[in-house]
Amino acid sequence: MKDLKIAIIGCGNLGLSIVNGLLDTTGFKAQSLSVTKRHPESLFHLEPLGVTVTSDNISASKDADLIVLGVKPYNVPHILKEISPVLSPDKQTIISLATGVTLEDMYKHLPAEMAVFRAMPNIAADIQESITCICGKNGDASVEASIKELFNSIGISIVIEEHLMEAATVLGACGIAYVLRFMRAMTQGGIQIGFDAHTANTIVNQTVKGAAELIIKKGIHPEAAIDKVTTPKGCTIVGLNEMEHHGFSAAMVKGVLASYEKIEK
Ligand SMILES: NC(=O)C1=CN([C@@H]2O[C@H](COP(=O)(O)OP(=O)(O)OC[C@H]3O[C@@H](n4cnc5c(N)ncnc54)[C@H](O)[C@@H]3O)[C@@H](O)[C@H]2O)C=CC1
Ligand SMILES: O=C(O)[C@@H]1CCC=N1
Repeated sequence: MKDLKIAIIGCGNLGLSIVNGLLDTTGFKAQSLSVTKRHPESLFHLEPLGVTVTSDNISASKDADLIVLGVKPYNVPHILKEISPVLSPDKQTIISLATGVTLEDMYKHLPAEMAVFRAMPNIAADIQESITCICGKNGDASVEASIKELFNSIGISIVIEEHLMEAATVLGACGIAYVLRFMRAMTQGGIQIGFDAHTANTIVNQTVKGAAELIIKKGIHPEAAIDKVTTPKGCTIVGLNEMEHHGFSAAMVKGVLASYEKIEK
């Protein structure tokens, strides 16, 4: 991956998170990265670091080994039509980040033999803590290895079947927003019971980080860890049960389903 040229076509919120994560990767050469945006001024801070910043999708795509599409889903067909005349299908790989745009959709604008992938990271790519779900077609082992290496450098990645990509979008990419909303709500509760906002935030942030790392590092189920906190007749179980009476778990499941149904429409 370190010898490959990467172009990010449409470098917005997610694209820039990926760029930040890549630039912090040991051995990653900023000179191997090109990013595009219709109005690229907000990316000019990347130029002194060695990244090529342009609004020219064709020039960025022509020389890249991996072409990452970071545009909104409805812009994907237009971008593929724009860049397809300069693509070398035997040498280059397309990786789309777009929600709900299938491999079949993309092949309508691309040669059938071209390696085309979908990847679903999240904005924690910024600090190399993304989970990225990947699926693709026509990539040989070395192409697949390069793509895994790319996304592993900004977190962890798993290869999944394409029919699960929308579910991956909801759980991994939307999921970060669900967790952040939960954190905000917990902070609001903390303020109501006496903390100033900054202190409440500090406590909530570290508590959430600790909870996540505990179950990741120990490999345990969340409920097993919850059992260790809920003293019989104690205050934790009272709080948890009150949350459930107000539909906490049901709200989360319904939210996940609503996001999923929105993509599937
Ligand atoms: N934001 C997120 O957390 C996630 C987003 N996605 C997917 O990633 C894609 C990008 O999402 P965001 O970064 O949130 O959107 P965004 O709107 O922030 O970024 C898209 C960028 O593409 C640029 N663009 C539009 N047309 C262009 C063109 N013709 N040439 C060059 N650049 C062009 C826009 O100026 C914009 O900067 C979407 O398809 C979305 O479904 C997937 C997972 C997570
Ligand atoms: O909200 C969205 O549609 C995009 C896809 C996943 C995260 N953001």
